[in-house]
Amino acid sequence: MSTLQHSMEPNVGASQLINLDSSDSHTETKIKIHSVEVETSTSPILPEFHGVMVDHEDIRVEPLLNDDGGISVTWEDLWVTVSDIKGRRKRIVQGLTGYAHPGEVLAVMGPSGCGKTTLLDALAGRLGANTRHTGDILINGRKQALAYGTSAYVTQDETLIATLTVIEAVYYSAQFQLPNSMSKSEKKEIAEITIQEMGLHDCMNTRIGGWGTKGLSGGQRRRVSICIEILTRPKLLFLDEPTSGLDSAASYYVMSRITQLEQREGRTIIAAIHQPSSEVFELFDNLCLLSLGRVVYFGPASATNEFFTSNGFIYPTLRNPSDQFLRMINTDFNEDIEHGSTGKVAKEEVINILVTSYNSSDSHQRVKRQVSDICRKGGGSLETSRSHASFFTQCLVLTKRSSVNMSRDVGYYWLRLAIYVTLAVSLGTLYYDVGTSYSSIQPRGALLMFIASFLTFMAIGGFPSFVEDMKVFEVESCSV
Ligand SMILES: Nc1ncnc2c1ncn2[C@@H]1O[C@H](COP(=O)(O)OP(=O)(O)OP(=O)(O)O)[C@@H](O)[C@H]1O
Repeated sequence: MSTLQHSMEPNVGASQLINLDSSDSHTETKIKIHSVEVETSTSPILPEFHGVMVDHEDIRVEPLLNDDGGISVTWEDLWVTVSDIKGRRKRIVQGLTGYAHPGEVLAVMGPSGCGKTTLLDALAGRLGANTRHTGDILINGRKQALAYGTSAYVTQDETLIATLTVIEAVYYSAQFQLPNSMSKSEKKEIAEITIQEMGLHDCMNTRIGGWGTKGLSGGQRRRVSICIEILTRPKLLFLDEPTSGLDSAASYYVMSRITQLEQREGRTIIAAIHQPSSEVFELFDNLCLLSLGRVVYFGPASATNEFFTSNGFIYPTLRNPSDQFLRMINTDFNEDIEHGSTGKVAKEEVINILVTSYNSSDSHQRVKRQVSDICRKGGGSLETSRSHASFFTQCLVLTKRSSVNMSRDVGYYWLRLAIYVTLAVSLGTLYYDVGTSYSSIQPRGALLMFIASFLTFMAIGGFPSFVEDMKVFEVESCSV
C-alpha cells in the first residue's frame, strides 16, 4: 500500500503521471493511473484524493463527475438494426453497454464489419436513414444535444478539396468554424499550431491532391482531416480509423498528440481503430472489443491480456497483443484457436466463450456501475452554444474558397473558359451583322436556341465537381 501524494487538478484527466511515494522504500515511482475506485466519505471527485491509501498494484482513477465542462458519454443496452433489401432487419450491434470519460481515450476495436463505425455513428447521432437504434445514449447522464463545436467526428473517408494546400484547407476551415470575435491572425495561428501538432509543417504548402493529381500521401491526408476537426477544440471527439494509411511511427505520433490534447484539455475521445501497434495500444485508457456486434471485452486496455489469459487463450508475450486477440475474434477466416482446457476451438466458439465470460465478469458489473453512477450524478453543465463565424463571413469564405478551387481546376475552369471564348468568337463571326429585318428573326432564334442548349450541355460537365463539392458540404454542414 502506498500513499497518493499528488493532489490532482479538477480538470485533470484520468491518464496522468503522478508521483507515488512508496512508504517502505521512500523511492519515487512514476506510474500511469488508469482509474481509481475509492470509497470515501467525501465526494469522489479527483481533488478529494489527497492522501488516500490506495493499492500500489492497480490504481484506477475514474473521474465520475466533470464539473469542468467535460463530456461523459454512456450507452446502455444499445441495439442497432438495419433493413436489408427484402425489408428484414439485420442486427449490427447487439446490447452494448459502455461509457467514455473526459480525459480518456476509449478505443473501439474488432475485426472489419463488427460494428465499430456503427457504434460511433450511433453515439454521434449520425446513423443512416435505414438504421434504427434502441437503448439509451446519454451525455453527462441526460438525453441532450451537443452544442455546435463541442463534438467533432473524423470520418473514415476523407472529404478534402484536392486543389487546396494544407494551410489553405485548414485556414479556410478555421475562418468559418471559429468565432467572429477572433481576428484573422489568431485564426491563422490556430490553424498553423494545429498543423504543427499533427506533424504536417513540412507539407503546409503542398496541395492535397486527389483523383488524377498527386499531392499528399494517404496518411498526410488523414492528418489534415483530423486537423480540420480539432480546430474548435471539441470536448468530445470521435475518430473513425484515425491511423489508417499511416506507418507505425506516424500512427504513434498522431495518436500520442491526440492523447496529449485529451489529457491537457480534458477531452473525451472515442476512436475506432483497426490494428494499433503495441505503443499505440498503450496510449488507450479503455478498450471496447467487439466481434459480430457483441462486446467481447470492455475495460482498461492494459487488462485485456489478463482477460484473454484467464479465459484460456494464451498468446506469445513478445507479439503485439492487439494483433493476437483480433486474430482470435475474426470470423472472416476459418482457423481453430488453441484453448487451454479443450484444445483447439472454432472462432465462433472462441467468441461465445469470451462474450459469456465477459457478461458474467466483474468488469461487466463495473461498467454497469460506472454507467449508473454517471447517470445518477450527471455532470457539469454543458456549453449551450459556441459561437462560430457569422452567416455573412461563412458565405464570403466559402465563395473565396470555391473561386480558388475552380481557378486551379484546369478542366473545370480554364478549359471551359477557352471553349466559351472560342465559341463566342465563332458564333459572333457566323452571325455577324444578321441585320434587323424580319428575315433576321430566324437566325436570331437559332442562335439563342444554340446558346441555350450548348450551355445546358456544358453544365453537365460540371456535375462531377458538384458531386465532390456536395461531399465536402455534407461533412461541413454536419460539423457546423
Ligand atoms: N446503413 C447500412 N446499411 C446496410 N448495412 C450496413 C449499414 N451500416 C452498416 N452496415 C453493415 O453493418 C456491419 C458493420 O458495419 P460497420 O461499418 O459498423 O463495421 P466496421 O466494424 O466499422 O468495419 P470496418 O472496420 O471495415 O470499417 C457491416 O456488415 C455493414 O455492411
